[in-house]
Amino acid sequence: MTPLALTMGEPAGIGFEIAGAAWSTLREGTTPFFLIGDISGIRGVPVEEITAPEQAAAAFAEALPILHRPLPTQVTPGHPSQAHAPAIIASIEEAVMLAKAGRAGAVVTNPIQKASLYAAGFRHPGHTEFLGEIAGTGVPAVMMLASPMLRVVPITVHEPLAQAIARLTPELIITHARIAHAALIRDFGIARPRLAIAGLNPHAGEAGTLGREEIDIVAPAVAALRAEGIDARGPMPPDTMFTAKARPGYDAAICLYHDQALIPIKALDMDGGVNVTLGLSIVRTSPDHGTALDIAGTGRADASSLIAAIRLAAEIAQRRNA
Ligand SMILES: NC(=O)C1=CN([C@@H]2O[C@H](COP(=O)(O)OP(=O)(O)OC[C@H]3O[C@@H](n4cnc5c(N)ncnc54)[C@H](O)[C@@H]3O)[C@@H](O)[C@H]2O)C=CC1
Ligand SMILES: NCC(=O)COP(=O)(O)O
Repeated sequence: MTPLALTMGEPAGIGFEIAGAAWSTLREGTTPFFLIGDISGIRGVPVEEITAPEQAAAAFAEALPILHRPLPTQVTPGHPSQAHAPAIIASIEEAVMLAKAGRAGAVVTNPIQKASLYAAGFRHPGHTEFLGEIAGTGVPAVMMLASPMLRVVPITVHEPLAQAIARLTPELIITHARIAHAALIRDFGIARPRLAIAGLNPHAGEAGTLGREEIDIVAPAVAALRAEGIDARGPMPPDTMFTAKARPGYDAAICLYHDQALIPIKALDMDGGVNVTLGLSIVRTSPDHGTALDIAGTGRADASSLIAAIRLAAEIAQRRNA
């Protein structure tokens, strides 16, 4: 299959380590990938410098193929440098450009240190919004975290919680639910997706006595989605919708804010969780974790989530091609 492009991410984080470990695990499989980044960052596994993605498949069984994009200064594990910001961003842009041209089957991103990129002038909250700008399809780029145990879609993401709650509207929920619904059909092969829409307040508002967002915002969104034929249910009480008994009742939980979505999936399956961006013209996945600066360079990084991200990217790309 067309090789996948893996971005460098924050070079002072665990990205290089987990890229090498992922190659060791996946080298005998059918999903070749290549890294876009500084070749000197990879230690402990064989590397092969390639000059074009088309060379990756042949190299992959013996070495991690790398499109070498040198960094301007040395990397100190655990200590991001603003001097690296342009190369980190360029690695994402190049991966997207290759995917759009059909030369990469999908983009898998290594984690970025967001505060470090903001300080260097990056004006997007994260990959999701940046990719929405450079690979969008006219709908918002929507974050989904997916694992075999749970799929969650936060409809507000990287913003202060008070602001996120103030921004909630039926339209925001409807837009995200529609995009999630379409992606569950197209990318996950679920013929008739079932969506569970979370409430905001304790006990989903207890009939309005503990907050009115369920009555004024969530219930009208659920009704509108049902009227257009989408199997949506809710508002679901957030404290019970993620239990083992409740989860088999839906294919994705539409959550109202970042932590409502990410706490359950990371608690249930940090290793198997994958961040997928919905609503793009390309396939993009990422591990569910961040840069883990506290353990960078120690050899303690676990590559499971990156491996799951690579596998899921390949699966979605194959499903789209089919
Ligand atoms: N897709 C992306 O680019 C993402 C980027 N981030 C960014 O990462 C930075 C750090 O975020 P944190 O909240 O500290 O989360 P984090 O996921 O980087 O780390 C949280 C804890 O989990 C551990 N951990 C994370 N991944 C691990 C792995 N693969 N193996 C072993 N231990 C692991 C870390 O050592 C740390 O103790 C922030 O700048 C954040 O914005 C966070 C999530 C996703
Ligand atoms: N907390 C999830 C996260 O930070 C992922 O963000 P993105 O960079 O994939 O948009």
